[in-house]
Amino acid sequence: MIKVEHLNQSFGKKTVLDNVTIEIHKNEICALVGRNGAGKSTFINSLLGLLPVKQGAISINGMEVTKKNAAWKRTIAYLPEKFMLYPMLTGLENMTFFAEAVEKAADLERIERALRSVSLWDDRNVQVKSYSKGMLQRLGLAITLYQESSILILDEPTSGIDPMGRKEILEVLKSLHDKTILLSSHHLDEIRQVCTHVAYLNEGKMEKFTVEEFLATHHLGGIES
Ligand SMILES: Nc1ncnc2c1ncn2[C@@H]1O[C@H](COP(=O)(O)OP(=O)(O)OP(=O)(O)O)[C@@H](O)[C@H]1O
Repeated sequence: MIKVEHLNQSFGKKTVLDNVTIEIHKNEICALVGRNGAGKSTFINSLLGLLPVKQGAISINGMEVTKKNAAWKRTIAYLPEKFMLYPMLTGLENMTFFAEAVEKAADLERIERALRSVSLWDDRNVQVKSYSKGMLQRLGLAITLYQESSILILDEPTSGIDPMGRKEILEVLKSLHDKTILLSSHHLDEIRQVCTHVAYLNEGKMEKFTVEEFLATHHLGGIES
């Protein structure tokens, strides 16, 4: 579970997050929505411990996000909007490389599980330079899933991907169980298809809705239908 209480973040005189309080629970897929510049990255960076929390508190699975205590880091995985893969390496080699960056030895069973979950097992021995954008994104997702963290933070996971590729990613997200997922999105159709909730950020304030509640209101800033 993600729990944020009275979080304030500002840059100079500009308040970006103003007394934000929200909880995101297990088995929820919560879309993080707001106009460009609303503070979505600031919120995500706060959750990941990349921006120090000076006012307010964040806890991840009951563990406070602080620099001193790093145990919470093992329970949260993050897929940035843009990430680097090695084009000359195969999908499997890329996965192994990233697995070995976090652990001494890559766990081949977990690699297989992650690649199968994104339907890339059959393409594991293909060089990544021949992957489509959708396949690249699914490989990024597999690298994120490898850690088997209970909390996933996904930054615009379908950005720049064609409708078919997007559908495949959404299918992967729908197939995940017992996770707490926060994904930033500008697409109303994908929010409708996979999300249970919406965290709407507007002028520093954050409100949480069920998707149905959100669709019934006029809070459509930062959204494409
Ligand atoms: N390091 C920083 N220094 C100063 N201002 C910043 C910094 N990071 C973000 N900001 C400002 O904070 C506000 C929120 O930025 P943020 O990147 O969190 O928004 P966002 O919702 O993620 O935007 P986008 O949808 O364009 O990615 C913006 O006005 C931005 O210019």
